[in-house]
Amino acid sequence: MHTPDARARSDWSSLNDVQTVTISPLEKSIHRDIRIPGSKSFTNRALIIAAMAEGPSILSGILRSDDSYWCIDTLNKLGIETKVDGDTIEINGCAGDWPIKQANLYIGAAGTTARFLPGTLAAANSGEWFVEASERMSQRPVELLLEGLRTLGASIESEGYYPLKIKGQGLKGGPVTISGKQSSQFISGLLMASPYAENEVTVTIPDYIVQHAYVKITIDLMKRFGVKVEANDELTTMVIPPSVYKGQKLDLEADASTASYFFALAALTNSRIKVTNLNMKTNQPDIFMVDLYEKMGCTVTRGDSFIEVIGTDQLLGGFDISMKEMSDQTLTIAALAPFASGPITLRDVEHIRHHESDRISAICTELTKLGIKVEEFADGLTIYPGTPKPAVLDSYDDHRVAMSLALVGLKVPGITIHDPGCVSKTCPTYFDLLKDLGVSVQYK
Ligand SMILES: O=C(O)C1=C[C@@H](OP(=O)(O)O)[C@@H](O)[C@H](O)C1
Ligand SMILES: C=C(OP(=O)(O)O)C(=O)O
Repeated sequence: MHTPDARARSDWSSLNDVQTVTISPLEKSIHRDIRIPGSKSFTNRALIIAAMAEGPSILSGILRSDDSYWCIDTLNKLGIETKVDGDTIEINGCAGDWPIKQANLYIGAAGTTARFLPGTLAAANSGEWFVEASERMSQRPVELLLEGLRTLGASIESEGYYPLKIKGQGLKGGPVTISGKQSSQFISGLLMASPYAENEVTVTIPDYIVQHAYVKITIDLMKRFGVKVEANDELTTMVIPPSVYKGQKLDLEADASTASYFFALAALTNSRIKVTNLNMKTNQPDIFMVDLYEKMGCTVTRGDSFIEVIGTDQLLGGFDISMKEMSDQTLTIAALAPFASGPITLRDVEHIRHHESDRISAICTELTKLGIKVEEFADGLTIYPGTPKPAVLDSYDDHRVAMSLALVGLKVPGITIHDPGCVSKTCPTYFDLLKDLGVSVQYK
């Protein structure tokens, strides 16, 4: 079993001392309304932009998880004053001039902070920071982002991966071309720093952006903090003139990726789950998982202030789908797929081999342990219908592996998952939320 990276678990994590969790099949279907915790993507973007802004910001509805804990901790170590009260944070922005000019920083396992922070440090006129990340984040790609930032004038030393040594010597700006095929977060990271460059920045994408909706979220949030961004609809050219973020009062959205597991629960167990703090107006791409649940036979109601999914006796399979635009949910569908009426092929997600685990390999290994037939490709997998057998499964220190495999336990007895605490990266309360719905959750 994978050894968890204990350093990356924060004061906001849960279940650190728990070895395994066993989920038992539901005895009867669930009919419930639930509220989902705040969005990781909105939280870490808003935290960093608010810290760079001129004046105070108040953010409510933040996610309290390892990813946001280490982001706030890093901002504090840079001299940013924050006050957290429940899921609200007050942040005193530094207008791009980080008060503490020399520090060793640790950002944990968050791809968001890892890709959004370097440009904001490099854009400062002085300072020198050494930035470390979790073991896994130190294996995940960042080089294309660093090259892009260097083109804009950044001074960043690294051996292609974290740790990084970043010198604040300002950004010149100008044109920069960057591929979007590896991670949309590189583009978001370039954009977030760009208003603080001396000259206008023009970002050009020569290919395509995986999960381009996250770049849209970045642009929208930058605009809400008062800076200008001009972009074409395809997001292949983005122009950012010099400008300064202004502190804001914002209420952040709930996390559509987390919501998807609860809709999946409804789908799989013929239950009804109504999420009362999300609607289809969000730009979070994982919201479109409800379209997929509908395609699999569920009934979906898209309200003005809620989304409801009602499951079915028999999930429909027999399709092939690109998960490029909502690739975090590849594992969720893979966990439901054995229960579907035909094989399901998930493709176009080679980049998820570089997420918190090699997710394609991880899910193929664990489904095989369950006795499910799978075929693995470079960019995806096919899952065949079958009856999962009891098994002790590895979570690879990957929150989405644990959250997805837990769904199998709702239907099959004897599903035990190692290191449930890994859900703390984005949803420390995941198993509590399941328990509150009446699911039997047992820890050892
Ligand atoms: O910008 C963001 O908030 C995110 C972008 C995506 O990353 P990639 O584009 O690297 O796949 C997504 O997987 C991640 O969970 C959140
Ligand atoms: C890929 C993910 O996270 P990140 O890249 O933000 O670490 C995720 O949450 O599935």
